[in-house]
Amino acid sequence: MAEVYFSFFSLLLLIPLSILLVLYLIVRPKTVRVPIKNRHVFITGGSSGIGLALAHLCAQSGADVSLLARNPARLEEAQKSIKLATGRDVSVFSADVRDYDAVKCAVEEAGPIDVLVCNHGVYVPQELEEQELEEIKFMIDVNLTGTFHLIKAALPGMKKNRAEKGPGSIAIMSSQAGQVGIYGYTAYSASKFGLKGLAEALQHEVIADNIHLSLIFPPDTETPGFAEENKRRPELTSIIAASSGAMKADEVALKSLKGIQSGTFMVPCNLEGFLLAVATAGLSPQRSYLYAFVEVMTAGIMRLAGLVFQWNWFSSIEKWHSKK
Ligand SMILES: NC(=O)C1=CN([C@@H]2O[C@H](COP(=O)(O)OP(=O)(O)OC[C@H]3O[C@@H](n4cnc5c(N)ncnc54)[C@H](OP(=O)(O)O)[C@@H]3O)[C@@H](O)[C@H]2O)C=CC1
Ligand SMILES: CCCCCCCCCCCCCCCC(=O)[C@@H](N)CO
Repeated sequence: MAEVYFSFFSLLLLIPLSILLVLYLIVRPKTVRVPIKNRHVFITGGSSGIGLALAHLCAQSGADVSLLARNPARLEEAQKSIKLATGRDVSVFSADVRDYDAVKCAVEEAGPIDVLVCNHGVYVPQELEEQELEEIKFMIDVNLTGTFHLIKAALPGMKKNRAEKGPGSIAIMSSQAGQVGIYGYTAYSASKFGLKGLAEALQHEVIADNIHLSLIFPPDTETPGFAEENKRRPELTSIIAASSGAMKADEVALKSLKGIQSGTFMVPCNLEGFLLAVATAGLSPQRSYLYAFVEVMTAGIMRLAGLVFQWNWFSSIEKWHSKK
């Protein structure tokens, strides 16, 4: 009898242990450290919110920082605040990411980039039926096509002498609305989901060049852009987004920097974000065999948790309609 118990429990242990061992051997790409100190970090949307907070952190860590955004006055203000806080000079470039020639010009002037952070983004929530086509295209053009422009322009310089310079990074600011579709975000979610396809495919293409992708997924974050968004956000959008709480721009910037430095592909920012990342892991690359282990072992239960969230969201939608 005792022997039966023994073999039962050792089998119970053996299965996860062998899964762990297999994952240890097979997860790709391999882990990497992306240094920040004395390296050229180029941040779009670096004049406000999350991008500005990240620019401060990178400058503090000894990086040569370049910022790109449209409004020159806000860029200058960012430049001054970073100089004041860290003593470091930051280069600024005024360009619209929708204008490929302007982006190319700025990127060439800035010089070869080690860490490219595509953080620029616009979000105007509204039901698809109400929203003007122009606004829908605006979000796709800035968030998705703008990111293509940036990467196309920066990649040749990033690849040059990469072997001597060590690992490089392309980080893309998505959103939790880029992991799950949410009421009021049809265009925004589409633009952010698009970035995931871009990042997964691009990681295959640039791994041999020692360039590493990070996709960052913040929840609602207190920024000037978010304050604007709140003026016209549909009530249901706020109700559903509240499932993940809100963060400060500094906190999101810190998570982003850590994710970039550790070459993490999917970078969550809070606990709900971690659960979302596990639930939506799908066929995304995973460098950490430990996280891979969590993904494999909890896949079923995470699907159940996801369905519970959907049940809750559809109940809110139903309640909201019956109240009207
Ligand atoms: N705040 C939030 O709740 C969340 C934000 N995110 C994402 O994080 C990123 C940053 O958001 P946040 O800090 O809130 O944004 P802000 O609105 O505070 O800042 C946006 C930045 O992007 C720049 N930008 C906007 N449009 C363009 C353009 N066409 N060309 C060049 N630069 C542009 C802005 O400068 P200028 O206007 O001068 O061009 C500004 O520097 C976005 O991608 C957003 O989608 C993700 C999840 C949550
Ligand atoms: C199975 C586990 C599930 C875990 C919980 C899921 C919670 C999802 C909430 C999504 C919130 C999306 C906010 C988008 C913020 C944003 O991007 C705007 N502020 C505009 O930028």
